[in-house]
Amino acid sequence: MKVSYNQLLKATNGFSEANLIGNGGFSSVYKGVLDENDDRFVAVKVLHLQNRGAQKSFIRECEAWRSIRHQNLLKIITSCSSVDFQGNDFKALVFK
Ligand SMILES: Nc1ncnc2c1ncn2[C@@H]1O[C@H](COP(=O)(O)OP(=O)(O)OP(=O)(O)O)[C@@H](O)[C@H]1O
Repeated sequence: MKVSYNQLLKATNGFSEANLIGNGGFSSVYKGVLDENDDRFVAVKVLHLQNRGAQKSFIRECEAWRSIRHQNLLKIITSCSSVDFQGNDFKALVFK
C-alpha cells in the first residue's frame, strides 16, 4: 500500500511545526495519524531532496534498513513518491 502526498499532508496536519519531531541533515521527521481507527502514531520522514547528497543518503539508508532487524526499531510500513503543491519532487518514508 502506497500513500499519497495528500494523505501524508492530512496525517501530519500539513507537515505542521507542532507535528515536527526532528530535523536531520537530509530529512525532517513528523508525527502523524494515518489511520483514524488506529491509535498508534506513525513517523513520516520527508526527504530534503533539494539538499546535495540527499539522494545518496536515502539510498544508503534503504540499504541499511534492508539488513537491520531490531525490536527497538520501527518498521517502514509504506512510502510516498510524488510531487508537492509546488510541483517539486516529494519523497517520504512512513515508519510504525
Ligand atoms: N522513526 C522515527 N521515529 C521517531 N523519531 C524519529 C524517527 N526517525 C527520526 N526521528 C527523529 O527525527 C530526527 C531527524 O531524523 P533524521 O533521520 O532525519 O536525521 P538524523 O539521523 O538525526 O541525522 P542525519 O540525517 O544528519 O544523519 C532524529 O534526530 C530523531 O529525533
